[in-house]
Amino acid sequence: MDDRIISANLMMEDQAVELSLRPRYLAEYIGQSQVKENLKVYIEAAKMRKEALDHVLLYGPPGLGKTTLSNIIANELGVNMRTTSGPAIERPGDLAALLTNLQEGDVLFIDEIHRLHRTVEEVLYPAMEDFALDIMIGKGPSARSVRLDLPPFTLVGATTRAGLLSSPLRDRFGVVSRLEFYTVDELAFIVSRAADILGVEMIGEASREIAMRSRGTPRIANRLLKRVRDFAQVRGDGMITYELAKHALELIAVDPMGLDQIDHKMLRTMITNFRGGPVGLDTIAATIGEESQTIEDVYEPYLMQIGFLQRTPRGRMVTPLAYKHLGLPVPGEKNEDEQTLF
Ligand SMILES: Nc1ncnc2c1ncn2[C@@H]1O[C@H](COP(=O)(O)OP(=O)(O)OP(=O)(O)O)[C@@H](O)[C@H]1O
Repeated sequence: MDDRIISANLMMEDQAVELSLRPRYLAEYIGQSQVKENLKVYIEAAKMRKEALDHVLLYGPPGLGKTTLSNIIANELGVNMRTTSGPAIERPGDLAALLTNLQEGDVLFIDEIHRLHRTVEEVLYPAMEDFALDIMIGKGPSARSVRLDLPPFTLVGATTRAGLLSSPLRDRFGVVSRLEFYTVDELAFIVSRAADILGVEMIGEASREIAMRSRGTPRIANRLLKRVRDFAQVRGDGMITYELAKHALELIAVDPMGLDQIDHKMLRTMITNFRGGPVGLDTIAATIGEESQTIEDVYEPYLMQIGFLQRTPRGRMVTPLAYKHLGLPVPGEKNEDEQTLF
């Protein structure tokens, strides 16, 4: 089970708090300015024309706010949102049931849309394009297809793997937006806002200290805040100061760049066993005992974003920046002492 404190995946303990921390309107949604600006225009235009908003595909690493944004889209449009996920829709009939229950203009949110079954996906094509369902009645030579009209709706699809979407499905989304990792400033803002909502007093640079270690991901920022709050209540007077935050985060073993022991293990294994790479993803996964897909979807994007890992056609490579962060000598680079000798 994925129980790392820095995991961007949703955990049971996050759920109740996430609901209260979730921004409800675009104005409260921090960061992702380009995506936000565009959506604002499209939503406004759809409302002016009294039409359903075009289908939206949101992609990017987990925990960046895809579900939140989908909720916001529904709120801004003033419609209801139904939520499901790719693997949860097992048969075409399941999707048909969902679609026929929608009201005009509603948002249907499908998380992990890249995991839709092929047969289900085929039902989705006419639904997205013509707001229609083609239902087969009977079997064999007497089988015939009946077309059922659906109310116009907006499909919001979310995925961590846009590349795995079939092109007929991808082409049916009018709006395709990529969510980016958040900056430290944006995360510090998110942490302060969350602290306000949770009624926790936080002073000085504490929010920044948490933000720095949150891997560009609001879900992790909120989780770290909750853990630091525990320390503040048990070891202090409830107030989160910079010193308390720093101390708590050190005890939680998340380093100043947001790396935990498994990131360290992965980078160090690549350095000691494979001279820093290139090394194949499956080999890394087997050596550290994680699934290749988890490494590829969840952990690697951040390590690449901060320039610690590079993807090459022959495999992954550890960069000089990562060597320096781990306090190891960079291969082929003279260290400071050597340089002063000559
Ligand atoms: N832009 C934002 N501003 C403020 N808080 C945010 C923002 N984005 C996300 N959050 C917070 O982070 C939490 C996680 O976001 P969300 O569940 O939408 O992520 P996600 O990208 O859908 O992840 P997943 O794909 O794993 O479901 C939310 O509960 C919310 O509190």
